[in-house]
Amino acid sequence: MQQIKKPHPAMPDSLSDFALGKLASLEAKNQRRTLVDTARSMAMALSVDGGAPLISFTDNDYLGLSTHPDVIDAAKAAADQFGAGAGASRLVTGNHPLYRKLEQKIAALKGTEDAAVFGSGYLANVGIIPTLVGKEDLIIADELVHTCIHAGVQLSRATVKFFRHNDVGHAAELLAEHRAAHGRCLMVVDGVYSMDGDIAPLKELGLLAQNHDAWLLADDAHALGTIGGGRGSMHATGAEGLVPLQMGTLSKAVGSYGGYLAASKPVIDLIKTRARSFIYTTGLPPAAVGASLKALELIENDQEKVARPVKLARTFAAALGLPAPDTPIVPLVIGTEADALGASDALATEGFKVIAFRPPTVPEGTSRLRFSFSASHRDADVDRLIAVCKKLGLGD
Ligand SMILES: Cc1ncc(COP(=O)(O)O)c(C=O)c1O
Repeated sequence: MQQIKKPHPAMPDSLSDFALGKLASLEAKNQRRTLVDTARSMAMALSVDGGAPLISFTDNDYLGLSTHPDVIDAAKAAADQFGAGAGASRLVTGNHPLYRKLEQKIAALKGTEDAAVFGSGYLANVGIIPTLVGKEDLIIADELVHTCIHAGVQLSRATVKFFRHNDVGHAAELLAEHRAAHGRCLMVVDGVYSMDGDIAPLKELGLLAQNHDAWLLADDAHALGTIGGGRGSMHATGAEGLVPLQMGTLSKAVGSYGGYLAASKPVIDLIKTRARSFIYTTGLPPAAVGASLKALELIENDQEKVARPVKLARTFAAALGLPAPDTPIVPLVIGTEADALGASDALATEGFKVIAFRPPTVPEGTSRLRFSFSASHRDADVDRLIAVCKKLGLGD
């Protein structure tokens, strides 16, 4: 019989000591994060750690499609037909036939020649950016772009200059100063900023980019399915033809999982040939692709549903004296981490889940509640949220 080896004798554990020290310093700043079990069900109700159901005003399921029966059925049918997993990278044997249909649907919705579907939005950005620019090139980016854009920028090794949030004049100054010294140039923004809920001025930025032979990439993670009749930020801002790179995710309004780039055919062909996070990773499970396909069909065909999240966000903001939002996201900046956590806890006591976002997700001193609205919220849910916020002294 084989002898079972004893575990190694205890060693000085500098690794765990490092982790403990780091966690303690984050804890002291109220910046430690913890995972809780969250069981989501229909109509934005969720249970945290098995507790009483809360109404969620915090997730990105803007249309409630993650629990839509037709979307769930489509996921089941895809799994039945093609299996639970893709089995390999798309360039090996993981490219099940639903991918092609999904890419065609995304390209049609976005008004582009073609599209590439990635494993996630994060993977899309870390793949697209280094494929298009390198060491000799320039990236001009909004200072508030999502963290996965920062990761893509770093991987590209291009020179990067950040402009003040949504400040087209500052972007122009940076281009005037730096563009000539570099080969290719990428301008990168979020179509909708997830922590502030505002929209990038894509028309102005697109024209500026064109004048400097720069390529504009808009991350539409929070824009697909929510603005521009569901087609995203380029259509919402009248910037058709000015955004050659429309990137986004299938995990928010689409209610499934995956990321995409919609662009011209040559660009998509290049991405599929060169983007490392497209090539060297397993394809999405067929269920996720099947669910996305069905969800996009629902988005195309139900404009009332698409318009509802912004409508509810506006009702809420007006009642609390907050600026009128153009997206389903309403930020309420509180200030310190502790105060934001306290406000989030107070809302939970009243039956609402609204996460407190803290640094480094948002800038220091701007910890906030981020309210996100979904087509699945009932009018009565929003009315009660308004009443509770007023009672707690939030807003106004
Ligand atoms: C603006 C933005 N871009 C990209 C992502 C990443 O997308 P995914 O969740 O599909 O990785 C997110 C959120 O997760 C996001 O908010």
